[in-house]
Amino acid sequence: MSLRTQCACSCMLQPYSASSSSITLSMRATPTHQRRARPPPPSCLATRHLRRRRAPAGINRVPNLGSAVSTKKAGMSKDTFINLDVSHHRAVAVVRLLRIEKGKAFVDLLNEKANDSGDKEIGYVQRTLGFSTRYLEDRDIRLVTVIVAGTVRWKRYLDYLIMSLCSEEKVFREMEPLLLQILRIGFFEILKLDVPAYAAVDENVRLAKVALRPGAGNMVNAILRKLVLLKETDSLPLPKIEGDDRAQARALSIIYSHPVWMVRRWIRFHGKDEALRLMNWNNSDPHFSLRVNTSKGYTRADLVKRLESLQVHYEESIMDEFVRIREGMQQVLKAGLLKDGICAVQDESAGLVVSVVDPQPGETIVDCCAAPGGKTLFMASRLSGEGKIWALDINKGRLRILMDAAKLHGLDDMITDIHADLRLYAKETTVKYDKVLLDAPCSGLGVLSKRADLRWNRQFENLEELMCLQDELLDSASMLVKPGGILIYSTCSIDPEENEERITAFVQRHPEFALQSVCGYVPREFITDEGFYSSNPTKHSMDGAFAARLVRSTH
Ligand SMILES: C[S@@+](CC[C@H](N)C(=O)[O-])C[C@H]1O[C@@H](n2cnc3c(N)ncnc32)[C@H](O)[C@@H]1O
Repeated sequence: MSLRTQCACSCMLQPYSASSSSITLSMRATPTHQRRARPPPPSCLATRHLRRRRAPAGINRVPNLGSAVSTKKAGMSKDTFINLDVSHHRAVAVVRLLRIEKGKAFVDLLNEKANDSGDKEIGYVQRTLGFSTRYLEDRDIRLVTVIVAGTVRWKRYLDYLIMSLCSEEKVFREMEPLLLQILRIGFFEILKLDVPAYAAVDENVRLAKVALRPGAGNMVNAILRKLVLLKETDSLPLPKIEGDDRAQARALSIIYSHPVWMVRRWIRFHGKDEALRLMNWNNSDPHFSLRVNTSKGYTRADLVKRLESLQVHYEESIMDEFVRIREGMQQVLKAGLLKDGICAVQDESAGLVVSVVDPQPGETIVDCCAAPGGKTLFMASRLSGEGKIWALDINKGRLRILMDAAKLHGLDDMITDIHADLRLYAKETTVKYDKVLLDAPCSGLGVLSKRADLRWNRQFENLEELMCLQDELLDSASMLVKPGGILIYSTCSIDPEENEERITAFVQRHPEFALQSVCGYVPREFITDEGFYSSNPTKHSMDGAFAARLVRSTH
């Protein structure tokens, strides 16, 4: 958006501040006849009824619309009130954060405007907060993504500081959810985004006033100002790393904003230095990788050409079909590169699992936990039109996504879906396959940089349950391997108990299977001493993943 521009509601906007797309309307700036020239979009008009709407759970009261702009002045219909006095990206971000906290949304780091959920989000903001926002600009969408992902990642650290700055702990414990989210956003902007203090304070105070009440704005003002002062004098309160292991892990869990059990586990398995590196990696902004769809005849050079024409910076990858991008996903989405099946978003760590499978033309392969299908499609494209893949998954909706993607990539002829629980399917079928891939459900501890909310959704108990399931699924998958065939077990975890230990236990239960080194299938730096494939975020700058190749005896 240009610095001085016209919003969809025909009102002249003041310039953006460097750090914020917050807008304050200057009604004086545009003569009435000009403002009348363009009708408001439906989203604005649709707010007419909102003032009488009841606030949903989590929002304490109907918002104060005192600062709303009467659109009568702007040439709109009489009763329409549009609040254009808060920054849109913060309004959308705060609602998304509330929804994430209630488990009703995910932190989607890939921008969603392309599939219309950007518009849905705005509708939700309007219904929830009771004020209208215009359609989000690309820049706003990027800010929503940055703020939501960052605020979720740094939640523990931010809450520690917010609690320290409240007059008493009780004030923090009993804080209404919306107010807490606004404070988290303000703290994140000031501490991690380096948004100028005056802008972050002003904008979040305004948001609290509009979305809650003037008193809430005063409280946000007082706490954020305290924070600014502490930051300027370099005296932010932080826990000391001292005491026994547990106490140290607790302090680190606040400073690096991770659950205590994860910190303790990583220190135990990887040592303190590596644990700190891992947490730093998880807190950094992720890059994304794109895999070109060779099955439609595209090459990496074609993809690179398209990225160059979109002015999206890329880095080449160790894998022939991949490129990496740090920014520019919106341009990629808008240009239709995904929608047209030219490429797919896939991390190279997942691509290397396919290299471990090493699909060969003519083979029959069953992908036992296939959905949403990233590996299925890549395997199918490597079959060069000869061979067949069966994509099995317990989740029907995710299987549908897989088959839609297969159609988009021109691979549906080569893929057959099976909607089943692998444990039942393996007992019932007599069919055996050349290769069986079990990409098992796992903790996802290798992908925490891309899934900002995942660290808070995982408990230690989940790990124990997952390991039981992984053993059961391994036993079932092994029944589908033909004599002399190959079983590949993979996860997107870096946890030895979900990886190496599952394979050690499996080989003890199944002497008919022998471990085969992945040597020759993936580059040397990804091969462990035992012959497993392992990608490590801090070492390889990609997601963490694991795979083992097991060969079944011929009799
Ligand atoms: C890690 S995801 C698979 C990701 C997929 N391989 C890809 O690359 O896009 C694990 C999948 O296992 C499926 N799953 C979990 N339990 C299952 C079971 N008992 N039988 C079949 N599929 C199962 C889940 O529905 C989920 O889609």
